[in-house]
Amino acid sequence: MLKTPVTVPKLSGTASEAPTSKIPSPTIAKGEQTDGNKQGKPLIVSLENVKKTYNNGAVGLNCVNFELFQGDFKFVTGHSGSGKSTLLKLLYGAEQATYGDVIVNGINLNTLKGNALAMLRRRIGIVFQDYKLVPRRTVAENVALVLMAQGFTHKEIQRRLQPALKMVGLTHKANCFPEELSGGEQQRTSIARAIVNTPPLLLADEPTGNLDAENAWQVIKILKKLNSFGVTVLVTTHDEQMVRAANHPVIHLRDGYVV
Ligand SMILES: Nc1ncnc2c1ncn2[C@@H]1O[C@H](COP(=O)(O)OP(=O)(O)OP(=O)(O)O)[C@@H](O)[C@H]1O
Repeated sequence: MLKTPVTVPKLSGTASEAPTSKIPSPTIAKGEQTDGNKQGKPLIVSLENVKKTYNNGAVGLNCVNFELFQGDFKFVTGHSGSGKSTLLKLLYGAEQATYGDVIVNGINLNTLKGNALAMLRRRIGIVFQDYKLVPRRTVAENVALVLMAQGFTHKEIQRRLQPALKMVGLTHKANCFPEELSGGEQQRTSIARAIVNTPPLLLADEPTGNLDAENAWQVIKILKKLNSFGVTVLVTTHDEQMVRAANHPVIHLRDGYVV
């Protein structure tokens, strides 16, 4: 396989390190702090009477009301087809609600298009079950690409890259390609990519779905640590046992309804 030359900062190889707490705090841009009523915390996400019907008539969500306040960590559970991914897709604008309002950081996504949607997405970190790493880019490059696309300077990229990799315990794998990583390491790379621009909201769609119990728990511990720094976290999962162990509030979906 052709391996593109490294164009992002080379990190000195270090011993494997445990995930650490040194990462810049999430920043909430002015104007994003919307009125909240949960102990005065800003409301980050609000779904009001949301229905999503796909073009083929399939109902993804029905009559969903749901709120996330700054600093919340919530799980979304439910059987296959219950609407978990639909909920997340509505929040990052991959799908639009058929009815009702989806409000993220004070912005109604129903009215958002093009550039404005792209700008909002910069304030949301997204983690997928299948990692979605670029195969011919190293760990460091995969993480840095997000910052490059947003026009960060080389110096700023360097400043942000190292804490993000350290946070997920992958400093020593910075120059490895995805094919050289375990599934857990690939998922931790995708988390580093999601948080490197310190978004205040992190959405994770089945982030542990392809991982064994040990790696799954490592991912949850990283998400918990990010949450302890103030990142608002929403995670979909099938894994009821893990949800119990993680001990955070749960929204349960059945056939598109919150139950
Ligand atoms: N692009 C689409 N076009 C048509 N129907 C869709 C589409 N995406 C999802 N659906 C339907 O919407 C419903 C909810 O799907 P969704 O993917 O949100 O469920 P899920 O709980 O995430 O499932 P899983 O756990 O299997 O990923 C299902 O009936 C599904 O078939």
